[in-house]
Amino acid sequence: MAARRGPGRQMAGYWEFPGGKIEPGETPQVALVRELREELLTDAEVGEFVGRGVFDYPFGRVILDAYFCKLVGAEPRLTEHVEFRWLGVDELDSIEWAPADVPIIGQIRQILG
Ligand SMILES: Nc1nc2c([nH]c(=O)n2[C@H]2C[C@H](O)[C@@H](COP(=O)(O)OP(=O)(O)OP(=O)(O)O)O2)c(=O)[nH]1
Repeated sequence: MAARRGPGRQMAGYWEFPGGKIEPGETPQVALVRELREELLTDAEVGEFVGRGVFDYPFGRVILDAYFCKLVGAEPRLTEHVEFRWLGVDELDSIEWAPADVPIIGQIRQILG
């Protein structure tokens, strides 16, 4: 699932994986479930680690850890993003991913392709 960042924020218009920053005391998995509740209004089961992307943006370094997830419960509804798409492996290049995501797209292609 790819989600497009809305206007007027860092990385506006780029596509990314739903998620967000880990808060103090959280594991990555707990943070991800919380962020998906906030951003998609649905619950998720976090699975295997996919990979890490690191990118130095003008505003700082992003270290992006990606996990496979299964969305459970309600259909996703966007609260922050402007659009989402489910993409097959052969469609991963059809959108403009945030730079930190590019290595992770390669990992997904290797694992699922
Ligand atoms: N969630 C997510 N963030 C990504 C991806 N790729 C990428 O470069 N980022 C960047 C965008 C943000 O600068 C940062 C994640 O921050 P965030 O989603 O918790 O918060 P945000 O910047 O939207 O908003 P704020 O809380 O900083 O105001 O990482 C991605 O695939 N998913």
